[in-house]
Amino acid sequence: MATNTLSFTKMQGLGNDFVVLDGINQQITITPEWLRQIGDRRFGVGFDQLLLVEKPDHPEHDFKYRIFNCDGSEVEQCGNGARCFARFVVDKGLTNKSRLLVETAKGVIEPELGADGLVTVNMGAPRFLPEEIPFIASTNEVLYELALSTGENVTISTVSMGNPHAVTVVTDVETAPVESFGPLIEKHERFPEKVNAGFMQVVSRQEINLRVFERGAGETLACGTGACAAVVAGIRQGLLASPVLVNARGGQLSIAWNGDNQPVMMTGPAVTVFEGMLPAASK
Ligand SMILES: N[C@H](CCC[C@H](N)C(=O)O)C(=O)O
Repeated sequence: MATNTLSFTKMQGLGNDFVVLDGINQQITITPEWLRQIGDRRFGVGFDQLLLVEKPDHPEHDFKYRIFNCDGSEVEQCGNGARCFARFVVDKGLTNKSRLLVETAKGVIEPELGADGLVTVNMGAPRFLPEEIPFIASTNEVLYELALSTGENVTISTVSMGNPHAVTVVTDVETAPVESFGPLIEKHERFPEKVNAGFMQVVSRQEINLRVFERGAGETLACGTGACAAVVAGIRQGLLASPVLVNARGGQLSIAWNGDNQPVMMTGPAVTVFEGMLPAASK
């Protein structure tokens, strides 16, 4: 194999799709331009995020997990990707464990492969302080009013799952202003690192419909950390009770959270679609 090509695996979790690369047995150079080229739906392979497997920094952990959006940005966390990451390292024989300790840019997550083919991930505890999101606010609230450049206001809850989320409650996700308000919230000046914008419809105390306009990727068919953030926001507002079934456009996730500093547990599928080769970034 020419050294200027890389083997990759295409995977998806509820239609949120990924290019997964073994960065332990391959020497991989990542640049924003290369990410955008490979991530392009027409000129490249196409992905919402690229997931990179690396050796951990600390020997008590199993892997390091790096995540890149298709716009070329590196980010702290990806929930659907975490399930696919776990499936990948097991299927590739990079581990003989089924429960893993995986380092991310913001803490250690614990995916576990179930006998039923689903993957459950301890996503860690949510964070709410404005400086932890980060979100510019003078006080720490459950709800904030966000003034959009169009003159409209949206009421949001802010949650960090390692990556930032702004969740707004809507009456019907199908008619929610995802395309119009999504980009305005994503790039709002009160979010210095931008934000993932979630639109949540409460079906019952234990079921929601959810659409997410993702930071650096636009609307995806599902967002794992977005589902975690929406359920946490709904429980904090007294609208939901754990566990919650989350209906994304691409399928269903189960999210559990017992409040306070407890971890958020996410369960859902992880599917391998195909294997391939792609051009390595020029040094
Ligand atoms: N767009 C997100 C990263 C991917 C999250 C999503 N795909 C998930 O499953 O959590 C961000 O910039 O924070």
